Amino acid sequence: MAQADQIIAKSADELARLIADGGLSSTEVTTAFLDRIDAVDSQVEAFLHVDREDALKQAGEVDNKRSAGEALGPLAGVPIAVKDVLCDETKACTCASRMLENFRPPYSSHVVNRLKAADAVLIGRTNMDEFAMGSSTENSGFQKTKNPWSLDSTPGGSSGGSAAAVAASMAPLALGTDTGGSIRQPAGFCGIVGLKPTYGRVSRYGLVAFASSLDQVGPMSHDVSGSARLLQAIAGHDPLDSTSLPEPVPDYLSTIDQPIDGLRIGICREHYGEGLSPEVDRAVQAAVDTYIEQGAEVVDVELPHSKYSVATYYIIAPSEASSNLARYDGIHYGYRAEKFDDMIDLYARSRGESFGAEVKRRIMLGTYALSAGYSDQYYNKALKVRRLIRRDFDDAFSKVDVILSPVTPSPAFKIGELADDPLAMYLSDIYTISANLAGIPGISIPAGQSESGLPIGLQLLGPTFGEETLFRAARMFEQRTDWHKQRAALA
Ligand SMILES: NC(=O)C[C@H](N)C(=O)O
Repeated sequence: MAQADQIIAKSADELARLIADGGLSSTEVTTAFLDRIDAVDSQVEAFLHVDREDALKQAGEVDNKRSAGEALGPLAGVPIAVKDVLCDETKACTCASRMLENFRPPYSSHVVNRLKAADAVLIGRTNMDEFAMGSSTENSGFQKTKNPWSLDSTPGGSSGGSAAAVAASMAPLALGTDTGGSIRQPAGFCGIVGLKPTYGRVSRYGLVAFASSLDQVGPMSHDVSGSARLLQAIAGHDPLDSTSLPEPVPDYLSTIDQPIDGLRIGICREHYGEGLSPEVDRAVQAAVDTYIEQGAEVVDVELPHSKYSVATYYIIAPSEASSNLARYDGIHYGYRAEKFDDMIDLYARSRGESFGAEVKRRIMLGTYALSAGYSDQYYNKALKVRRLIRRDFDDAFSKVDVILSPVTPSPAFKIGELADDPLAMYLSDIYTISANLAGIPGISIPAGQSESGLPIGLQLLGPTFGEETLFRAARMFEQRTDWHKQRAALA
C-alpha cells in the first residue's frame, strides 16, 4: 500500500496521535486527503468548496508550531470537513442555497473558532440539503451528493456531504448539524459514527438557523474515539448563545474504553413493527445480542408519545423555519431579483427565484401553523405534545442507561426514489426526531450491512448530558465488531 493510502485509512484518533508524536506531519496528512478529494470527489460530490492552498497553509502552520516546540491543540493537524451551514469568516457560507450563494459571513461560528483553536485543518465545506431541510442531500441548490458505498444511492441528509466525505476517506472527521436526524441518519446511511449532542451542549452561535429550538452541531467520524475527540473540542458554554449550558465538559477520551458494568439497555417494542426492513431489524437484534454477551441487561421501556414525534416535528420545525428564514428578503443580504416592480414584488421574486421547493414547502407549512386562528390548533398543541415526548424519556431513563433502536427504517434509498414523496422522506427520520424534540443526545454507529452491501446503523439515545455514557456504550459494541473498520470500495 502506498503511503497516502495508509494515511487516509487511519482513524482521526490515530492521525491526531501520530501528528502529535511527530510520526507524520500535518502537511503529509493533509496532502493525502486533498489528493483523495481530487481523485474521488468528482464521483461523490461531497464538497462545495475546497481550497487546497489554504488547507496546506493551515497544515504548514501546525507543523511549524510543532517544530518550534509550541503547545499544540487536541486536533492538531487533523483535517476536518465542515458543513456549509457553519459560518467561517474566511469562506462563503451558502447553506447549499442559491439565496446565499455569494454570502460571506462577517464573523465565524463558535465551533469553527474552537476548531481553529484546537489546531485542526479545515479542509473544505460540505454539501447539504438546502438550509438543512431534507434527508437525502438531494435538496441542495448546487449538486447531489452520492453515497460512497453505492453511487446511485443517497448519502442521507441533511449532513450528507459531511457523511460522504468521511465515508469516502476524503476527511477523517466532519462537522454536521442535526435538527431532526441530520447527523445520525446520514451517518447510518454511510456507515460512520455521528453524534447529536444534548441541546445546549454545543454553541449554535454562527450556525445559520433552521429550527432554533432543535438545531445542534455535532461530530462525524469513522469510529467512536474520533467523535469523542471532536466533541471535546467543540462542547462547552458560550455566552454568545443564550441556549448554551454552563455544564462542565467531561474528559470523554479518558473514559471511553471503560465498559459500563451491568449496562441497562432500553428497548421500545413499538420501534420494531411495521415499516422496519427485515435487514435492519436483524442487525439491531444482533447488536442487542452483542451487548447481552457483555453482561448488559435488556429492559422494556414505553415511549407512548413517540408515535406523534414526526407530526410534532413537522409543525415545530417549519414554524421556526418560517420565522428564521424571513430575514432572506433580497434586501438585507442574499440573492436579489434583478427585475421587480415594488418592494413587495422584490421580496417575492428574490425568495421565489432562489429558494428550492422543499424550503418553500416548509415556509408555507410553518406560516400556516403559526397564523392567527390556527396557532392553538397546531403550533401550541405541538409544543404540548413535545413536553409529553420529553416526559416519556425522563421516565424511561429512570430505568435504563441508554435506549437502543434502529437509526432508520431501511438502508440508504436510491437517488430520486423518495424525491417526489415528501411524506415518505419525512418518515425516514422516524427514529431520530424524538431526541431533538426531547433535547437528549443520540449516537449512530455502524452495525451491519444489507445484502447489497449498504451500511446499517444502530442508534443509542442517552439522558440529558449523557454523551459520556453514549461514547462508552458505543465503544463496547465497537470493541466486539468491525463494522466501523469497513470502508467504501471507491476506485
Ligand atoms: N435537518 C434535519 O435534521 C433533517 C430532517 N430530515 C429535516 O428535514 O428537517
